[in-house]
Amino acid sequence: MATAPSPPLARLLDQTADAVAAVRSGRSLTEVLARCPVELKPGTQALSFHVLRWWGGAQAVRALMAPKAPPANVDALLCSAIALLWPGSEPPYAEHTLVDQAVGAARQRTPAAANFVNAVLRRFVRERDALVAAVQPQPIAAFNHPLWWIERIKQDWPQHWQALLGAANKHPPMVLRVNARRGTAAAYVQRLAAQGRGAQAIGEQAVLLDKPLPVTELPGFAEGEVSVQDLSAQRAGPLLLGAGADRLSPPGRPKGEYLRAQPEGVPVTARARVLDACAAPGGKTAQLLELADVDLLALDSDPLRLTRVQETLNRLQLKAHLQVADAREPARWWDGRPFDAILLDAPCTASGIVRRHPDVRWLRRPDDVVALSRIQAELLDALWPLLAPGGRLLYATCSVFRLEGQQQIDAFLQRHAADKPWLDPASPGHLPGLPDNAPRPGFASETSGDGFFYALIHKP
Ligand SMILES: C[S@@+](CC[C@H](N)C(=O)[O-])C[C@H]1O[C@@H](n2cnc3c(N)ncnc32)[C@H](O)[C@@H]1O
Repeated sequence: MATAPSPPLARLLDQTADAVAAVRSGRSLTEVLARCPVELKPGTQALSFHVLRWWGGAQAVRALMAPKAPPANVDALLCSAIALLWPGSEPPYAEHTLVDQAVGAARQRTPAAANFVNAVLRRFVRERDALVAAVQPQPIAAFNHPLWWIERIKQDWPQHWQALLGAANKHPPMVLRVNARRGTAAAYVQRLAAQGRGAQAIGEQAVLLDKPLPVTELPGFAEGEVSVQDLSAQRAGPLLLGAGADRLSPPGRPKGEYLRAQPEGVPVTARARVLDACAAPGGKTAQLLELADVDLLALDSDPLRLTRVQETLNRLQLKAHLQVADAREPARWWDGRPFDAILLDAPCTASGIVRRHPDVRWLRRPDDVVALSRIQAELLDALWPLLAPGGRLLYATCSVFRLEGQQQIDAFLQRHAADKPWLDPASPGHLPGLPDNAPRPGFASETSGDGFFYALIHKP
């Protein structure tokens, strides 16, 4: 079969510059890419991801070389090209090709700017090391995150802030979750090996691929045998259900640690009533249903996102009750029967998954952290009374900010002290996305799970 010719690089650069400019004006990259012409989408996505990871440095260098900023559409193109030429960033194209094509794209956009773009880019290539060194004292250039974000990470992680910011700029690994009803990670690794693909089993259900690949090429994906889900996200199901909590525990860890990883109390039994309060797009809903025959209600306030939960369940041949609702208003949706277990995978800044969504750091504003932490507290307060005595609530966020993690839970435990809620010692707490959080000692830090926070709270 003949393969389609690749689109010209100048067109991809043009799309990338527009995509990055849209992110800077407050639109998410996912939304922007959804409107990208289909033949340009994969290339634009790859280049935009790269550019957003090096955007802080690129802007600082452009400001150094050309203190008077060119018109916004030229600036977006110029800074995108600088980011793609950044040293040590594994440039996706040879530098002369990039410069020529960026100048071609500039000529199409604003003919008068082509000479300027040409001069700036050629000087950057010539004096690259000196120019890059000159902007390193600026934190935004050195760490490629907004200053407020750097300050917050520094305050929350005084020992590890640099490693955390560095890890956020790395490429994430692709991790699969094998459907526990249909197979094991070890067996799936063998199937991949038969196709010549390298992968490693992590525990019973997780598979770490040596190289990412499109889901359409994963054996059994369409048939529901496997899903894509990060290692940290895969901890939700075993933690909440309390059974098989060892499935994802790394082998080779000391026995005591292994046992402590088991949540306390009675495991959630078949037909238990479980609420997944913020369910879409359904990764954790599906995992819960793969692990146990529970009676699950999946809520989400976003009707469009909830349709994705149904699509996922259809593919995996699983069943749940789905309802569009604001989980903070149980009077509108709750039938009055208490839940045995509640998963609250709350809306958050997504500061733990920046390596998968490099636009997030540039989209968020400092006020968002406070606003989202308020919503998380409202959700916790609204859902706690719905939990049966002896029940358990798992609070999760894909954030590394303490305000959305440990501080949120400390405040919750104080507010509800009269009910004597207790934090399970098996609660992982913050999983900061560092080498410690890699699947096994000795694994490269790039294989670590996303930044997450989990607290498992019991109701006496
Ligand atoms: C972090 S995502 C959940 C991810 C999901 N648990 C998974 O594993 O695929 C948070 C979800 O909460 C939903 N949400 C936000 N505020 C909500 C609310 N007040 N009530 C219910 N859902 C809400 C969002 O629409 C979003 O889909």
